[in-house]
Amino acid sequence: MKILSAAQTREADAATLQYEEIDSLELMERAALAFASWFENKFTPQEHVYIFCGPGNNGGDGLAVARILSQRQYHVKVYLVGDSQNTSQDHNVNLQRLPDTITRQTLHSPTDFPPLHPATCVIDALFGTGLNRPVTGLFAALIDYLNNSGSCITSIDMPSGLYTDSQTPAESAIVKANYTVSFELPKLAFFLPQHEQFVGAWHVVQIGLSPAFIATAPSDFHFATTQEAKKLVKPRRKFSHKGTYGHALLLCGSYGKMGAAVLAARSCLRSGVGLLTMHVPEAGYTILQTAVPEAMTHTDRHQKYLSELPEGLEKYSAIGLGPGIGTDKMTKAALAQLLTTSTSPIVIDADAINIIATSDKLKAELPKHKVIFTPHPKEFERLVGKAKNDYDRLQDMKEFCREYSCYICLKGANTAICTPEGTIYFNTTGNAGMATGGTGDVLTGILTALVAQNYSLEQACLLGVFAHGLAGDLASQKVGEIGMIASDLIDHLPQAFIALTTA
Ligand SMILES: NC(=O)C1=CN([C@@H]2O[C@H](COP(=O)(O)OP(=O)(O)OC[C@H]3O[C@@H](n4cnc5c(N)ncnc54)[C@H](OP(=O)(O)O)[C@@H]3O)[C@@H](O)[C@H]2O)[C@@H](O)CC1
Ligand SMILES: Nc1ncnc2c1ncn2[C@@H]1O[C@H](COP(=O)(O)OP(=O)(O)O)[C@@H](O)[C@H]1O
Ligand SMILES: [K+]
Repeated sequence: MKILSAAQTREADAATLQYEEIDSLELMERAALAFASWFENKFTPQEHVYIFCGPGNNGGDGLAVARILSQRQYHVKVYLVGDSQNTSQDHNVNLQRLPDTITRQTLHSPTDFPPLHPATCVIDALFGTGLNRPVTGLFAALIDYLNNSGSCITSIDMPSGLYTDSQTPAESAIVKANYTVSFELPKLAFFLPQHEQFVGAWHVVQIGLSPAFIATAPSDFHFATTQEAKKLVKPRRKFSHKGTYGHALLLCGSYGKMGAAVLAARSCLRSGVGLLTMHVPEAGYTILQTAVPEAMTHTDRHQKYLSELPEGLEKYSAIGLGPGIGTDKMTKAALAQLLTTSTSPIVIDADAINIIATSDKLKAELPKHKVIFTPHPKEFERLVGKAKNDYDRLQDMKEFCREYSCYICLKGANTAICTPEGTIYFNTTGNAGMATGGTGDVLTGILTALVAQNYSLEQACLLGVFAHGLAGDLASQKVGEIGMIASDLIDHLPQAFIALTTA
């Protein structure tokens, strides 16, 4: 699904009003009802709810929510902030609609701020997507006050003070929400690690914005949905055989890191590949043959490192390399040879990324439209460079992918997949239990398997990263996040693919 900018969200709003022939108040009511339903599922009417409303339509939402929650037996108090001359029309109407039974107070200075307790439920309706400058002055003082109150904060649409789709200036105060409940589509800001402390756990509630507008709106940013991932899966054919599903080659491991090779091999096999050959240093022979009997094992002449390529590279439909290989000179030479001789698509991970990062010559030799890089943030920094903030990092990623006609899966809580055209897809599966050694090696195996089966590189990235995270989510239901290890992901890959192939 697309991610829209703040400006496009306003346009979507206008298109919806026109298409449905409704007025903006009705859309605000829908938004408030959708928010209130989410809120009711989360918080009981025993809670005291303090709603802080800004001057615009975000504040208008807050006022409508106050009315609805009060009807549903919550104890609601409303706090209006700022100049009452500059309020939006829909804000004004919802203020008039507020029943007299609801206490309301205008905050003129910090001395007016109400006492807050950890048990108070704060709803932040100060600013949403209409924020157009840094938050300072009384609003900033209030935001600091809310942030330090220890109360549970739920933001309507956006944490107030956070820009929707561009870097927030350092001087802006920003609400640190526990929950952000946004309308129709998640906002770009939600996917960036630098905003973790502001956005909290985000949820999207539907308000029926025009699907036709969303479908035609241009956007470089997308997020993954289960429905889209399911559409990517190619069903197995009845009369198929192992040759139908490709032959993958994985070059992995070094002395002391043969586990990486085992993890990549096992995940590759669990992702539907027809045949798998492992090329590992000689010391890995017994390990691989014992731990992964389904894979063919080919050994390097070197005992501890990879120093050469296996013969007959052209017979492999995909090659994956990097997990556990180290950065020895001989390994670097073999990698250089691979880049110039291979005609197959290549998934490049871990130390293979580190090797390429140090050499402009190797970068120049990257075959066009044939490479997927899977860096974690540190490897990304080595390969592409250090960015000032997460927005710049996305921009740098687009430029790198365009320059080298490659794909990057920048791994993290919402792995960002970038295509050579500069389109970015954020993954939405996975959990913090996956922050443990070896889970990246599992991803390399999955992607190599999918590319070997003739998925396009883009499809492989989207489906592979989604399935990897889904396996993590299924594993967390069994073993929790704290006790999770990379092998648990492999064990849950079959279930993840079952989930993606059933309606
Ligand atoms: N399509 C949807 O998703 C729907 C969206 N809806 C809701 O509408 C929200 C957007 O509402 P919005 O456009 O009125 O903007 P909003 O966020 O209230 O802020 C603008 C106000 O704040 C002011 N202001 C700005 N920056 C400021 C600052 N730093 N410091 C001080 N003041 C500042 C600005 O003042 P001005 O610039 O005029 O001086 C103006 O008064 C959206 O987030 C969602 O909650 C639903 O109701 C229906 C469907
Ligand atoms: N907090 C998190 N939420 C979701 N996924 C995560 C989180 N932390 C890490 N991951 C995933 O786990 C994997 C870690 O990969 P990586 O850092 O390369 O591990 P390793 O090198 O040990 O194999 C990536 O796919 C990443 O997206
Ligand atoms: K808000």
